[in-house]
Amino acid sequence: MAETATATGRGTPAEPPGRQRVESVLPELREMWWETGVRARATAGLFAVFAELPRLLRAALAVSWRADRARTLVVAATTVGAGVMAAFGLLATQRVLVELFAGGPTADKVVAALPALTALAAVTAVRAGMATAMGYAQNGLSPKVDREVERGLFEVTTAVRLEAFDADAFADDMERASRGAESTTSLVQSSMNLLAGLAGLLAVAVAVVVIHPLLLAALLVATVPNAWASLRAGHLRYQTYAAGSVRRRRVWLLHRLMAERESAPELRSYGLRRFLLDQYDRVMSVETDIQLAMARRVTTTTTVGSMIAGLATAVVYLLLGLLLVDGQIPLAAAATCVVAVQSAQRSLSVVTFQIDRVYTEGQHFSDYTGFMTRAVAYLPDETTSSARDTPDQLREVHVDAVSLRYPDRDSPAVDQVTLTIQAGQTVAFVGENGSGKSTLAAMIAMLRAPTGGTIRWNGRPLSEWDVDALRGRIAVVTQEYHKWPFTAATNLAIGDIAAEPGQDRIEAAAARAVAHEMITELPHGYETLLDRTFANGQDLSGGQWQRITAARGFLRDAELLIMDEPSSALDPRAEDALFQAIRDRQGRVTTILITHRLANVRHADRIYVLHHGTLVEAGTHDELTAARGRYAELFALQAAGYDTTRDAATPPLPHQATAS
Ligand SMILES: Nc1ncnc2c1ncn2[C@@H]1O[C@H](COP(=O)(O)OP(=O)(O)OP(=O)(O)O)[C@@H](O)[C@H]1O
Repeated sequence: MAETATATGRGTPAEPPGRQRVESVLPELREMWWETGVRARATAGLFAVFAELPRLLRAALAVSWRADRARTLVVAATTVGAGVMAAFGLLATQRVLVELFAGGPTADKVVAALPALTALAAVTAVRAGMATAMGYAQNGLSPKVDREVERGLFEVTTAVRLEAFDADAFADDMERASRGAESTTSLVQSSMNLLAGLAGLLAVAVAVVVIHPLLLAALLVATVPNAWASLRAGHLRYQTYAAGSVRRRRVWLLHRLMAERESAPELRSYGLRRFLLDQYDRVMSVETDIQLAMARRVTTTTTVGSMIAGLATAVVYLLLGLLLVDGQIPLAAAATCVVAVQSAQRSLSVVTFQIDRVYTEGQHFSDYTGFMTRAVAYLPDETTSSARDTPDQLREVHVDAVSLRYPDRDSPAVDQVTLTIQAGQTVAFVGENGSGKSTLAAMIAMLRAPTGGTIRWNGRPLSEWDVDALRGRIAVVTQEYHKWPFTAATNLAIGDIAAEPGQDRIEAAAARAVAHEMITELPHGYETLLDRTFANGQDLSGGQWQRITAARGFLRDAELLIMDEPSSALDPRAEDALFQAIRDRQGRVTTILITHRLANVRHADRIYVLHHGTLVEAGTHDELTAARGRYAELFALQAAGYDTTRDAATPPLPHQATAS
């Protein structure tokens, strides 16, 4: 195990000297969730594996049963049937041999053996038919199991509250669960193959005991050491794989750095090629030594395993010889035992291989089931929708002493903020980076739940309204918009997906966000796919994407539109047009605007200034400028950037002057 410990990179003193050098440049990466099963099998002893098998088999059968009862029954019936047929086959073989080894003319012996031969042929045919039925049922089962498990996962991942994604452990958990969902089909198939292998072994054992109880000893000698050797070799193979884990993760990282689009420009402009190739050589030289050491161990074990298997077979033949000479068993029984041993060894190799697979895939499946259990804590209150009142048209949003503290953060992102927004107003949240503007807007948009205080829609807490209906009245353009891999038209249409907006509405919304012309200039206009992973897919510039996102927000024509930094990447003309479109809404519908371009908030009905999560100023542009506080300072700073007469020695700005 020394190699394994070293390979996982935990920095044991026995590490090769090159390793520390490698780590000093390429830090240790997190353990990858897709290797959970392999790592578990590399560390688990045989006892631990066997102890867990019954639970995993039960879980696999339960999933299979939920996915498709009929097919599960077919697989179960054919598994048992194939086992029974295997036992009958051996008994028929023995009958044939008894007849053939009897005294008398050969023709008579063949005639006497005919019924048993016919039975053997029938049994073989039925067995083959059962194997076909089993394969058919299993193949049909896999997509159903996949769907059952994956659908369940997506139901949860799309429903959990947004704060779930803030918990580092949750994101990790979810990645593991995805791998677990993929593993479920393999787990189910391996479990069924394992049960079929065990049924085959049991059948041989039963047949052998029926023929002669003493032959069971021969069978055990032939199989038990073999099974041990194969499981041990399997264990070592997993250890070898786990030993390569650090290398694989580092090579994966280096692959991303050297062969992907995002890093390509900087790699070239900073001349990082030699540096990264050198990293690759270092990783490979250190890890290859570890791999070679493991390969030596595996070869030794498999050689010892083969020797044990050969020795066991020799012991079986010796035992059979002794029993024959001693007159304990007839010749036909001894010959059948040879056939039985071969059959048992075939089943055994299936069983040992499948045990490892069930165990490793089962670990991933446990990640999936664990996630599904833990995720329940993040699901919204079930009484959300239909049981609650449908909200009426917005008259007022009241934020009452609202706070939010992110997990693992000492201070709240929003701290006791109170404000009121009247319908038709355009209000602006301004403040420095990290002052809590987006967090406050996310709470009003019901993307996050406050950890203190209450937000009211028309006088009643948000929690008392039907959440889906309320969300339908709000449109949010977030700062961290997503580039949906759809056409330009669909990228806009998802702003009001329930209404399936027509082309006219889509184009009108695009025009308001200065996106229409830009879209029509794309190779396929509104039908252009905005993702380069598609054939003929296109990528857009940051500003072009921002126009699309703003258009998406306009499309819904919601009573409350929240625009979080909608213009950070826009050129001056587009920015001016966008804010003109926002001003056109003023008095008619309500807008919350978050922007650092303070010239654009001058027309807002009310400006709220946040600082370290608290509301420090509120008023119109003129009121706040006259107050010469934080807003006035920020505004003056920005305005000074456009003042060509100002040089470095400009006198202090209003807020600094007040403070001094
Ligand atoms: N998901 C999160 N998990 C933990 N902390 C967060 C998270 N999102 C934001 N924060 C923290 O909360 C505080 C407020 O962030 P927020 O994004 O609301 O600020 P902002 O005023 O919108 O900033 P900016 O102007 O940079 O967009 C910051 O200190 C930020 O680091």
